[in-house]
Amino acid sequence: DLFTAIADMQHMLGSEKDVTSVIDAYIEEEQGRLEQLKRYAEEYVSRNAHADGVGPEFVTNPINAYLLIKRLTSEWRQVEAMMRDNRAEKFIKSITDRRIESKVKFPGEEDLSGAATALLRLQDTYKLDSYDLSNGIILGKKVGHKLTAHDTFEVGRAAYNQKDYYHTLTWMQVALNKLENENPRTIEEEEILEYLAYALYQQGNIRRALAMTKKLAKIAPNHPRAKGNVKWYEDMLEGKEKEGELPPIVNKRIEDDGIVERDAYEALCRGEIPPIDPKEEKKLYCYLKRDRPFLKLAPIKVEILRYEPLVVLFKQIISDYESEMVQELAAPKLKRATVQNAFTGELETASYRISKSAWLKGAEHPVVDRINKRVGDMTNLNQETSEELQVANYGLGGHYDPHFDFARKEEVNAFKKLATGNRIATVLFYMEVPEWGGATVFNQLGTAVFPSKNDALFWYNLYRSGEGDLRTRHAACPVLMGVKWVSNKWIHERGQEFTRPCGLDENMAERFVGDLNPYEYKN
Ligand SMILES: O=C(O)CCC(=O)C(=O)O
Ligand SMILES: [Fe+2]
Repeated sequence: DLFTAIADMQHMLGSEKDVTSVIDAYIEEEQGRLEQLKRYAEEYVSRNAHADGVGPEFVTNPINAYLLIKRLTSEWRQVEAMMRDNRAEKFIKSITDRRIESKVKFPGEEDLSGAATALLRLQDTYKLDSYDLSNGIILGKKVGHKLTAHDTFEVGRAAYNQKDYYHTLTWMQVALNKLENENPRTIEEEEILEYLAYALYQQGNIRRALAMTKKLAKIAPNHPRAKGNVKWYEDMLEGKEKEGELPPIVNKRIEDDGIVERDAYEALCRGEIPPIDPKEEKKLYCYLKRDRPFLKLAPIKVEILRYEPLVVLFKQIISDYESEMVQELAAPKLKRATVQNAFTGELETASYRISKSAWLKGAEHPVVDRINKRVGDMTNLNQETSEELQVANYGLGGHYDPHFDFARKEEVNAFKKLATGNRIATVLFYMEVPEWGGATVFNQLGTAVFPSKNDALFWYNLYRSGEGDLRTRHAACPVLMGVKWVSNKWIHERGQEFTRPCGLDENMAERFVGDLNPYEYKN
C-alpha cells in the first residue's frame, strides 16, 4: 500500500503525468481514425446525393449498379473494420507495461479506502466540518480542491464498508447536498439515497430510513431493492408510531473502538492542553548538559518539559544534513509499520498505526553511527543494548494510537529474542515536522509535544525498579498537513546497572537526565 507513508505517495505523482501523456497520445490516434471515418461518411453522402438526383434510373446503368453494390459490401466491410479498430487496448497495455518497467507503485482499492478513512480520522480528531472538508477547506483555510458529489459519496462508502454508519450518514448527506447544485451530475441520486437510508436505520431512525427509501422507490421505480426495503422497514415499524413528524436525525459517533481515553487524547492532539499547576510550571527550566567529556566542548541544550515522569526535549540535537541523510537512507527500505500482538507476540499491521518504517544500522553510514553515539551523550545510558535506529514516515492521516513503548508483564514474548530486557527509555528525534497535527501526546499526563525540527524527545519508560511506568502511555496524533519523519532509539535495561541504579527508593524519579541520586520533591 501507498497511503501508509507520504514518502511513497510522492512517487505516485509521476504516474499521474504518465497517464496524461498516454491519454493525449490515444486521443490523437483516435482523432485520426475518426476523421477518416468522417471522410467515408461524407463520400457516402455526396454519392447518395448524386444517385438521388438521377432517380430510379440510376441503377439501370451497370457501372452505377456495380459501384452501389461495392459500396454496400466490400467498402462497408472496410468501414466496419475501421469502426472496430479502437486502439484503447494498445494504450492501456502501454500504461501497464510502463508502470511495471518503472516500478512505480500504483494505488489500489486499499489505498482509496485508506485515504478516505484518513479523512474521517482527521475529521474526528481535529473536529473538522464535513462541508468545509468537502470544499477543500481545513481549519478555515482553503488548502485543496472541492470534492464532487461522487468524491464525497466515495468517502461515505468507505465508512459504510467499515460499518461506520455515523460517518456514512454524515458524508452521504453532504453528497446529496452537493448533487443538488451539480450540472452535469457526477452520481445518481438513487445511489446515495440507498446508503443514506441504511445509515439512518443503523443510527436508530427507522422512520426516516423508510421515508428515504420511499423517495428512492418513487424516483427509481425499477430499483432492484427499493420496494423490498420499503417493506422491510415497514415490517420493522409494525405496531409502532408511524404518524406525525419524522423524528429528528441524531447522528452519534460510535465510541466503542477500544480506546478509553479517546476524548482526552483527541483534545490533546488539538492542543487543548489542561492547565499546569503554576507551582509545577515554575520548576521547569532549560539547561546546558555538560556532564560527559565530549560535552565540555559542545554542551547539549535540554528543556525539561515535565517531571514524574521526567520528559525532556533535546534542542537542535541533529543537523539538517544528518536528518536528510537518515531520511534518504531509510526511504528505499520503508515497510508498513507493525505492532506486536500482545498474546501471540507476532507482528501484524493495524489501522491504529499508519506509518512505514525502516531500521538503520550504525555501520550503514557515518551519520547513523554518529547519531547512535550521540544518544549515549544525551542520555548517559549504555548504548550496547539499544535497538537499531528506527526511522518512520507517517502516511495520510498517519498516527499511532495510545500505547506503551515497553512490554507489559502479559507480553511475555516481547523482546525475548533480544535478551536485553525491557525498553528502559525512548529517544524520539523529529526529523521532518508536519505543518499541522502530528503531536506526540502523553494522554494520561496531559502533556502534548508539537514536533520541532531537529529536536529529540526523551523519557524513561520504566521506574528504576524495572517496573513499567503506566503514566508513559503516549500516542502520535494524526498528521493533518505536511510530512512527519521521526527516528526512535529504544534503550534497553541490560547494561544500565550503573547508569541508572535502583538506589534506595526504586520508584524515585529523576530531576534531570542522568540523575544518579534522585530524591523526592518536598515543597
Ligand atoms: O511519532 C511520534 O510522535 C511517536 C511515535 C511513537 O510513539 C512510537 O513510534 O513508538
Ligand atoms: Fe511510542
